Amino acid sequence: ALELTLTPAQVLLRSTLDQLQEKDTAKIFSQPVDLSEVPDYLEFISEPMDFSTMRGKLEGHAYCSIGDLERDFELMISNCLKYNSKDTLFHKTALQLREVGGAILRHAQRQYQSIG
Ligand SMILES: CC(=O)c1c[nH]c2ccccc12
Repeated sequence: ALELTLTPAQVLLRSTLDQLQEKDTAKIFSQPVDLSEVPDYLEFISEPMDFSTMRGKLEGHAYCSIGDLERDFELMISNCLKYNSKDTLFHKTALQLREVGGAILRHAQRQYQSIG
């Protein structure tokens, strides 16, 4: 049967993802990097990651903790820092999102522990 109930943990995971994505105001992380636009991307990046992929994993119950979500968030950021050189807006945006996202994830972790 279709599962309509969300556990408090799933609600918190989804809310954390929403908060992280909200900070990506330029929406550079919304979708996977378009490999037809960037044909050499996979020469540098072995595991692409983006918010739409993370949302699919979350809805598919692939994340069982804030740490699981944090690992894919960090992967997405580090891919961007690796592919885009320091003097690009993408690189600078990724550094900022890593800072802001870190605070969101620390707060979510505390909440996650409190819901048991
Ligand atoms: C997040 C990221 O690295 C990118 C997001 N959109 C892009 C377009 C060309 C190259 C890289 C990107």
